[in-house]
Amino acid sequence: MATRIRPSSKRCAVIGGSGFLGRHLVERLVEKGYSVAVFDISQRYQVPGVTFHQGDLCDKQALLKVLKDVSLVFHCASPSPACDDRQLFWKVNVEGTRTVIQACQEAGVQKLILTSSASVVFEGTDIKNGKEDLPYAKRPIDYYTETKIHQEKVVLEACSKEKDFLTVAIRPHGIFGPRDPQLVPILVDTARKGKMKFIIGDGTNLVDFTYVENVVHGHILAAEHLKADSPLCGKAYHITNDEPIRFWDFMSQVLIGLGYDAPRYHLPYSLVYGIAMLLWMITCLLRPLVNIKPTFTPMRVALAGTHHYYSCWRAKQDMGYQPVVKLQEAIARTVASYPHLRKEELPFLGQSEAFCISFGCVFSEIRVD
Ligand SMILES: NC(=O)C1=CN([C@@H]2O[C@H](COP(=O)(O)OP(=O)(O)OC[C@H]3O[C@@H](n4cnc5c(N)ncnc54)[C@H](OP(=O)(O)O)[C@@H]3O)[C@@H](O)[C@H]2O)C=CC1
Ligand SMILES: CC(C)=CCC[C@@H](C)[C@H]1CC[C@H]2C3=C(CC[C@]12C)[C@@]1(C)CCC(=O)C[C@@H]1CC3
Repeated sequence: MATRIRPSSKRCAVIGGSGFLGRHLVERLVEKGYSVAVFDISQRYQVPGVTFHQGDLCDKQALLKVLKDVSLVFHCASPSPACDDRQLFWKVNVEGTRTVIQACQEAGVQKLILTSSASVVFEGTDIKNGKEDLPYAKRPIDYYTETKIHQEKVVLEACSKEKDFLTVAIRPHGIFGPRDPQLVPILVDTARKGKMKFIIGDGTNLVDFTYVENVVHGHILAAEHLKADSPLCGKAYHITNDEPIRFWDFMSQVLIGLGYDAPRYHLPYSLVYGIAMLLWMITCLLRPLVNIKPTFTPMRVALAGTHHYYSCWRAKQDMGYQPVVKLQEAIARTVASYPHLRKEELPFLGQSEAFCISFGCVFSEIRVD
């Protein structure tokens, strides 16, 4: 019988390696001496020493070609939460993840590290210092979260020492950093539309925002500590910055850093949540006719108006995790990385000219077209 030669433990594949987190992970793996193959539906960059394979993770044959001489796989691909397409989330996050597991097992991959999400336990109500043993959300707040729950279960259940196939799930929360296509761009877009004037609720709700390099560090530690005799097998781990911050302080620091005003006026949480629910139902009803993407979804309002921060004690204990970049440094680096999103300054004007321009802007806002 021919014995399969085990590929080097430093040969890995990153599914979703063209995305925001995936690309940071690839760059760090290369720095650490790993040889990396990227598998993604899109190719957005090139890095010397990294091979790119464009394909859909629902296609097992395409995956098998890439995974055949790899011992370690990171799976951080997902459709964007903003697409709100239930069928696509099921196809990619649940069915596609089953295909990834089958392909890994057939190809003889030994370790699979899934990027899950701390939101798998979030139901839209406060979570303070949540541990990994909180139950999965019974009523997940959106389709994306619903499928992230199923995805995590499928991956953790596949962990088998007998089959020499070990799995672990990393649950990050509120990832931010350079090149993030979501958090800062959505924030700036909302500010530019003049909609960032309001604080939802009393503004004291604490939230985890996690710098992307810390999330990458958590993934690599998990890969390096995942062994048949380690406690990591088949378990989920929160990876955060371990510095919960008021949601609205974080938003304000990023906005002010980029030259925009911080929100000032308070709106009751239940009122905004109710309006977001109503808008969401209307968009669902109208979907066959027109595809509207509201800024204020119930999930976003819940994220903006409740406490949701998590303990990463388990990751500290089992894999020696500690954040490598502190929150204030992370915010400063992130702000500096978006020069193109800075508010454009008015050229130097006399007081009366500046007043006329400001007045004109206010007036144009109340114009009826
Ligand atoms: N960003 C955050 O705050 C958080 C993210 N996560 C999780 O982290 C992971 C990475 O997120 P992030 O980097 O922000 O997301 P991105 O959208 O930036 O990256 C995901 C990548 O996966 C690709 N992809 C989508 N569908 C497929 C498919 N069928 N086959 C192959 N590749 C595919 C995407 O391509 P394309 O862009 O063309 O669709 C994209 O390149 C996700 O699993 C997400 O659920 C968890 C918690 C928080
Ligand atoms: C902590 C965590 C899980 C963050 C996830 C990132 C996004 C969900 C947020 C990034 C920008 C946020 C944002 C809002 C909601 C949550 C985000 C999309 C609002 C739409 C909330 C309501 C407002 O007043 C405007 C906000 C713009 C920015």
